[in-house]
Amino acid sequence: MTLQVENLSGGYGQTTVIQNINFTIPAGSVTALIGLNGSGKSTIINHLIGLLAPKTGSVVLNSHNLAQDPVGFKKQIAYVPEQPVLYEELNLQEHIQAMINIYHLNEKTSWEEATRLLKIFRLDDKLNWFPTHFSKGMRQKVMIVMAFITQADLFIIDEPFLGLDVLAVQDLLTLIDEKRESGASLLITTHVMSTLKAHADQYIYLEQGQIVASGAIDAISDQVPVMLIGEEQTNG
Ligand SMILES: Nc1ncnc2c1ncn2[C@@H]1O[C@H](COP(=O)(O)OP(=O)(O)OP(=O)(O)O)[C@@H](O)[C@H]1O
Repeated sequence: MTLQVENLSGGYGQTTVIQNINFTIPAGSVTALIGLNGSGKSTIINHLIGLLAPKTGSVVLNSHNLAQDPVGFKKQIAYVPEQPVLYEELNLQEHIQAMINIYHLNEKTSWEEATRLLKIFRLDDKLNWFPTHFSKGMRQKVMIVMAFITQADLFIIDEPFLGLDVLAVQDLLTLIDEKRESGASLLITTHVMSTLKAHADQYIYLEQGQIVASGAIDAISDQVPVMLIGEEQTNG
């Protein structure tokens, strides 16, 4: 259940954006990927989900190599993008059902879990709502619920805290803890370290597409700009 990223370099077309990226996310742990705008967080994620092909290096999860076995690799991951992607013609219930169908999840237990998560995010009475009626935060919560009902081994979550209110940030942190305790690996990007304090096992700090520091918060905080260490981030 370990994600291993070795010597990963890549980018867009001829342009190399990330270079010599090495890290491991053991099972049952949370890694926070931090860095300023344009430092390469999303580019790393785009390589991990197979949207971009690496120029060098490898990405391996549970012995499934992304380049050699993309289908086997992708079956094990759930991804929550920074910008929610919902189908405007499907209501909330149909979104959950689509997820169950696509991932071949157990119907009964998945709906029980979806109901529990929707209650936590106060969306359980909105099953017949369409995305057009959702606020930005609600859209994000729906994406999180859809990802978290899967039994993925690796959860990749891009900037999950932006747009969530204070209560929802706390709820999401609780759910992140649950996944971590169940043995999943989680990779979460954020601009501010403090939100994940007490929830992340390691931090990876990027500058211009390269890892400048990595490790526990105390070990790297003197190598990271103060504004990234920051205060609790809430953008309700
Ligand atoms: N589609 C693209 N084509 C070419 N270059 C890109 C593309 N997307 C991003 N880049 C470049 O790659 C670099 C890293 O961008 P990336 O989006 O990975 O940063 P980020 O750390 O996720 O930033 P942010 O915090 O703003 O989301 C930037 O220089 C950016 O201009």
